[in-house]
Amino acid sequence: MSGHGNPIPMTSRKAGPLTGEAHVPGDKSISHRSLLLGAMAVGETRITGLLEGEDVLATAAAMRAFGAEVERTGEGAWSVHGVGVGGFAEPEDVIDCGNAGTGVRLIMGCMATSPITATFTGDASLRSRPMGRVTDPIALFGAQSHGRTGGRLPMTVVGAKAPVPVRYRTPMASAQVKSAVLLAGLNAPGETVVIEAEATRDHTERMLAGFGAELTVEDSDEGRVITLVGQPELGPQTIAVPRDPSSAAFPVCAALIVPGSDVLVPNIGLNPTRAGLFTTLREMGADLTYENEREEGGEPVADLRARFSPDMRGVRVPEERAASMIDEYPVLSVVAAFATGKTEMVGVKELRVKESDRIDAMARGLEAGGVTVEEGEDFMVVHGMGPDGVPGGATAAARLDHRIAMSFLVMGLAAQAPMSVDDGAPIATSFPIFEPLMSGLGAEITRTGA
Ligand SMILES: O=C(O)C1=C[C@@H](OP(=O)(O)O)[C@@H](O)[C@H](O)C1
Ligand SMILES: C=C(OP(=O)(O)O)C(=O)O
Repeated sequence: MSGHGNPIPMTSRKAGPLTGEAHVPGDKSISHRSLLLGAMAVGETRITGLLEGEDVLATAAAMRAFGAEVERTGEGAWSVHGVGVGGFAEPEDVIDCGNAGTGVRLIMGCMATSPITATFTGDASLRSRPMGRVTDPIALFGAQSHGRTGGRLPMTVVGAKAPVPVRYRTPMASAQVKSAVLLAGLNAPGETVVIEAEATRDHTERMLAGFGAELTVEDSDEGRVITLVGQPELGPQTIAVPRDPSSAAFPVCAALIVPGSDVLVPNIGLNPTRAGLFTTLREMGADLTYENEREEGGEPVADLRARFSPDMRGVRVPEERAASMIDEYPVLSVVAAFATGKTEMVGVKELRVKESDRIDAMARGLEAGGVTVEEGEDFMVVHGMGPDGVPGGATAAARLDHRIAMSFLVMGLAAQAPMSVDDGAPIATSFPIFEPLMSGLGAEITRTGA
């Protein structure tokens, strides 16, 4: 798992145009949830297109530890025999979620209302991230938790013996927190209500309804009000995981900044709670089109076509769009460097508690590559240098963060001098085929050093 092995230094450099088709892997958020809900259903859930990245594999292993039968039946094809809501067994050993915030936080929610105890840990990145945002609401159900100072992993969660339902307003825009509360609510008798001021990705709501839970969503003055009736029997499902828009972002953004490029990224899920990056790129003047728009499994899907876009202009990204592109700000900040004028990213303090402090990681790496960046607790401004004005020629620290590593490798494909990252190993958490996929388009990305 990343962070446990040797670092993999990597370098990218300018070569010819990027062309061809980029088949990105399955959606990470939906992959985690497919395994979790499959494990809490009664009977066999079959999943195709599962992302076989380290984050999701850690969740699969965790579901086995809680008593579900989880089996790989082919490439991206998985079968889960669930134990039913409230049927989790107590794991015999520590649950290692690797690098995955989504994994650990959602699993804590799933077990919080069962009378079992589990201890969680992860890699150095995950051990530095705040868990109080989940342990606070699960305490309202009756769960207890004991972690390190600051609510850090390793942490032991003692599930509630007699859970009570909860009404909870999420204090930050976070689909992980919302989902943890809803998943805990599954095994509490009565109605659990979650209120979020701003809409965040809604895969948990869609999937809970798909598995047969009684769930309603209403827009009110307070925001989105989600009401779940506890203790349902979840019926097993057949799930085709759509391809990940957050992974598609990398070949798309690379094509926009590398001269002469024309890349098709087929079958991308364009759920509006995830598609903010593509809206922003189009506002900047990117030649990015949606082809063959359709619906699949209740989600909007399209083929994305991205072509070299030498006339992109900086924009101010509206704060209310942040949740729908939260994982895409690192690669947007790279594209912004190749645009003309300033790109302002505001209302983005959540970026400071991801796999790394992503504002700091991007600002330092961009500056090392010759780009001017302004930053504050809650914002980042990138001063664009035009399509051929970015110097590059630096090594950026990836900080155990896959999105930081991939963003700087995209930057090196169009900068005047190559860009390196000290460690590309974390890329395998979400996008294990990143290198062959990008090479297949014509990108020059190499492993460097010993
Ligand atoms: O629910 C999810 O699947 C995710 C929610 C987001 O995190 P937050 O809930 O912390 O914003 C996102 O950054 C993460 O990659 C996946
Ligand atoms: C923030 C991310 O993931 P997680 O929180 O699951 O570690 C991400 O994939 O960008």
